[in-house]
Amino acid sequence: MPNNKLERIHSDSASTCKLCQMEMDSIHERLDMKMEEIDILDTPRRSFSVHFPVRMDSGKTKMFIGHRVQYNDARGPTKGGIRYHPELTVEYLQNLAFLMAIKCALVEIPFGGAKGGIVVNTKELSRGELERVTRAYIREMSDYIGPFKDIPAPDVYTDEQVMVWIMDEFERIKGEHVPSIVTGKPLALGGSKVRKYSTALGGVYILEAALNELGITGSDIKIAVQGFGNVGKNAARILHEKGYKVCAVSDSTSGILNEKGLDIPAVIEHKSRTGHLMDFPDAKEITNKELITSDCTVLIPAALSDQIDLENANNVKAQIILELANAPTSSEASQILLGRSVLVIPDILANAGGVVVSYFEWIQNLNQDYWEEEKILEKLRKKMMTAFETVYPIYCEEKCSMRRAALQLSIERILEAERLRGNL
Ligand SMILES: NC(=O)C1=CN([C@@H]2O[C@H](COP(=O)(O)OP(=O)(O)OC[C@H]3O[C@@H](n4cnc5c(N)ncnc54)[C@H](O)[C@@H]3O)[C@@H](O)[C@H]2O)C=CC1
Ligand SMILES: O=C(O)CCC(=O)C(=O)O
Repeated sequence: MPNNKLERIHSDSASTCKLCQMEMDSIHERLDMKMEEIDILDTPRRSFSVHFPVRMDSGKTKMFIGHRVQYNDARGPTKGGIRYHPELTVEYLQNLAFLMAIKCALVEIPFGGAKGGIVVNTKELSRGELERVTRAYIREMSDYIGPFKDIPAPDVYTDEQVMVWIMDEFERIKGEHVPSIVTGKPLALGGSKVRKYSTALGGVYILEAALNELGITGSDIKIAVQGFGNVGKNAARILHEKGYKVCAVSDSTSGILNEKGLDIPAVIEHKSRTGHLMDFPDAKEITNKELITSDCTVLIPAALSDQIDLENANNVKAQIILELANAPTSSEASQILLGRSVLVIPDILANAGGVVVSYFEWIQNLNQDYWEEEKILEKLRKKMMTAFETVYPIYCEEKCSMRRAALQLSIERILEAERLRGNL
């Protein structure tokens, strides 16, 4: 193992978020972190993969691979989404699980970080196959998850129905009702009001605070949203309802643009009727790449990682990037954007509204006491604004990226928990 701090950080054995490597390097120096502190943050506590057979509709059996990474649990049980994607790897999930630990610390909820999923293209599965794959994965995982161990939630290509299958399979195995095993459930089965749109709404609270700080006002604010799933669609809807001009949106196949602003309810209706954004009347078709560099005030990546990179960072026209996706901006692109004074509101702050309301759902399940929408909205706003108001002054005073300011704050909190436990 290399003995120099930076060498160690850049070596293959270091797993701490390669997604924000440059910020991490500067935090190690800024906090004058000891090697043992770097090591504890660099190391996922548990990372595992399971292989399991599933009977397909054809009658043939197919093997699937599922993963789960429980990155750090110093502050509480690990928490994080389940993603179904054909290119999922343990290494990548380690990065996302690290971000979950950081995110939970940032908004001060008593969880560590996890992330998991199955290597699968859901578009190639029937509904029955999707259910059998999910249930088989949970059978393999049931000893390692639990309301006080590790609590899954939705992520890319998983939804409320998948969460119900996770809960139901876990309850069958345990022989009792355990709604707090998973969050993001439908209301009828212990879900929380607001959770469906909480990631988007939390991001909108933060965006409005940032617009206010930067003195950007008026009806000319143009917004582009990449991704039209749970997060992107709700962000576009909420912003449209608030009177902002949402000029461009996209999904995995294509995008649409109207510089005067899209009629978002009509776009939502079109997408749910046709299954795509293409052929929406009164809009020009654009690619996902064109959306990133389109003429807008606020760019909202709400799909996958690494959409803003070395190639396009110099051509981004937005003044603010609100990262509702996890890790949509590469580390190198973040530096370019910082140099160009584009405000990047990092994922760990911008999209934390999802896990905040997941935390509220978990509390409601444990207490069997369900809250009204107003109470949840108020508590969500408070959590998001407290985080923004703590991060923003550090960002201004230290003239660093907002990501570095947020990471620094969370790392101090995680290390304090490790210290109190006697691990440091
Ligand atoms: N669901 C949640 O509560 C949270 C989600 N996130 C993050 O938000 C992002 C989106 O998640 P969800 O909306 O839940 O997923 P989703 O599965 O509901 O939607 C994903 C969307 O991305 C689009 N997409 C897929 N590949 C794409 C590509 N190559 N280019 C452009 N668009 C593409 C899909 O067409 C779909 O519209 C992910 O990065 C996720 O990790 C973060 C925090 C919480
Ligand atoms: O709601 C949760 O528990 C986790 C959501 C998630 O996976 C994320 O914030 O990236």
